[in-house]
Amino acid sequence: MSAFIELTNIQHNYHKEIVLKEVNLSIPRGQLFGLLGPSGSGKTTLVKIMIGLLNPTNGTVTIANNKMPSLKQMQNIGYMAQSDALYSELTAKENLEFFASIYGIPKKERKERVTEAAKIVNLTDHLHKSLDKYSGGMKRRMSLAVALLHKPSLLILDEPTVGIDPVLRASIWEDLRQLQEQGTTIVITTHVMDEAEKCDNLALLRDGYVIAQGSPTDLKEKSNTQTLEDAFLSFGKRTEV
Ligand SMILES: Nc1ncnc2c1ncn2[C@@H]1O[C@H](COP(=O)(O)OP(=O)(O)OP(=O)(O)O)[C@@H](O)[C@H]1O
Repeated sequence: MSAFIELTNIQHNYHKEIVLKEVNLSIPRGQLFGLLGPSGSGKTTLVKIMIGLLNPTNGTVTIANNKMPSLKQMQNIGYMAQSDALYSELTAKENLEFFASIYGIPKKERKERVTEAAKIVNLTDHLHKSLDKYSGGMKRRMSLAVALLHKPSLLILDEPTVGIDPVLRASIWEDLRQLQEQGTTIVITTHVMDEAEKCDNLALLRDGYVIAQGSPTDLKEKSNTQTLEDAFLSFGKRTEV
C-alpha cells in the first residue's frame, strides 16, 4: 500500500537558486511527522509544494493517491503558515466565522465548529477580544484554530511554536497529540530538536536533500549518537563530498 503522502523526485528552483534538489518522502497516514532542518533548508518550500500552494520545478506529490494540486485533497488540508494571516481589527470569533465561511462550512454548522476550534486551543474565554489585544502566543493558537476549523484529515504546521513560551508550547503539543488520536495526520516543520524528539517519524533536510528518515530513536541508533542534533550532524557528514 502506498503512503498517505508521497513525494517523488521533488526539485525546486527560485530563479537560479536550487532549493530542493531531489526530495523523496513517504508519510504514512495518522502520523505526527516532522521535517527537521536548519533555517533556509527548504522546509517551507517543501510544505507549500506538498499542499499544492507551489508547483515544484520537477517531481510529483500525491496525497491519498491523488496527484496534487487536487481541489478535493486541498479541502481536507489545514495549513498553518509561519506568519499569522489574521484580521487584527476583528475579534477572534469574527475571524473564525470569516474563515469558516471561506472554507464553505454550512451556516448551521459554523457556530458549533467555531466553538469547538476555540476550545481545542483554549481560547474560549477570549473569543470576544479583538486580535490587536492578543499576545503573540494567542495569535499563533488562533492560527491553529483557523487551520482546524474544517476538521481537516491532514494538518500541516509550519513552525507552529516559534515565539511561544514553554508552557503554551507544551499545551499545543497536547492539542496535536489529541488531534492525532482522532485520526488526523500531522506534518510539522521545526528546527528545534526537543520538538523533533516528539515526532513519530522525521525527515532530516539539508542542502536540498532528505539526508535521513526514521523515528528519533532509529536515527540516533543508526548514527550511533545520543542526541538528534548529533545524529543530524553525523548524517550530514556522510552526504558531504
Ligand atoms: N519566494 C521566494 N523567492 C525566492 N527565494 C525564496 C523564496 N522563498 C524562499 N526562498 C529561498 O529558498 C530557500 C529556502 O527557504 P525556505 O523558506 O523554504 O526555508 P526554511 O527551511 O523554511 O527556512 P526557515 O526555517 O528559516 O523558515 C532560502 O534560501 C530562501 O531565501
